[in-house]
Amino acid sequence: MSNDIFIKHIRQNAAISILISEELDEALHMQNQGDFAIATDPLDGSSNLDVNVTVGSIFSVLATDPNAPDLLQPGTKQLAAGYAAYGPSTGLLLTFGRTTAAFTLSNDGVFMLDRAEVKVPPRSVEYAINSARQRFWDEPTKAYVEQNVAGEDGELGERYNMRWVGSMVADIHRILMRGGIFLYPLDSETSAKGGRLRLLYEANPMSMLLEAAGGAASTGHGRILDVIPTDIHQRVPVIMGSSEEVARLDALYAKTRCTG
Ligand SMILES: O=P(O)(O)OC[C@H]1O[C@](O)(COP(=O)(O)O)[C@@H](O)[C@@H]1O
Ligand SMILES: [Mg+2]
Repeated sequence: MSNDIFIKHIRQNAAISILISEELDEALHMQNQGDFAIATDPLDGSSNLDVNVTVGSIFSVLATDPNAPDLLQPGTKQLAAGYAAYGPSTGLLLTFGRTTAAFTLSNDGVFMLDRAEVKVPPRSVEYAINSARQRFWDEPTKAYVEQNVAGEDGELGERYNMRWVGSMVADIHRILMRGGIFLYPLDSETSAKGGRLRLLYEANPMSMLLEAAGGAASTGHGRILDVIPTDIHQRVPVIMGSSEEVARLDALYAKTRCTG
């Protein structure tokens, strides 16, 4: 249904000629000859719907030639990105690249600006990962989580907390509001597919929002936004959030590469 709503509204927008959706195998070419393409996960976190947990719609805006569409563009080429989070209130987070702004839907159906420039704190003691997957993790992920779990007794000398909603929009929203790190790294079970989360309509828009808010987003081997897609539904490893936390895990990946 959320996919149908996207299609209905995009059909009415003459500026958009192509829709890529998690719910459609192929890119949908509209009648319109507009210069823009939208990539969307129309309802992220859908397994949480039955239990009344925050879900959302993620979107990315790309420039395209309607007659010779190039949809396999790196995230650095996104013109805009954002998500709507359907929680206790409906939030809209939006970036055109320089800053990330936060809006809340009012009772009158208007998105009101809450924060013109969202800032993600560079440091945080909150991390988000599905820890039931621990047996599949690679060495850098294991080492990073071990450091966190050791807390004040370990080398970080500080207590960490774990939070995992299981709805990317909700987890990233928390990180945009108060910092933290969100992890869906490549593990032994997801590596054949390239990861769990999708590049064009999950990782790229969230990376653009976070970077514009002062955060960082990495695959462990480079910036997510630099990944050149080979498929519209491509998956990618995801490490994103507070810049110093992302840098600490990136350093563990670099160390693993050096020691082979
Ligand atoms: O099932 P897991 O391992 O907890 O994964 C949860 C992740 O998968 C997702 O639900 C994937 O998105 P979809 O709901 O669009 O399939 C993310 O929202 C979430 O972060
Ligand atoms: Mg999703």
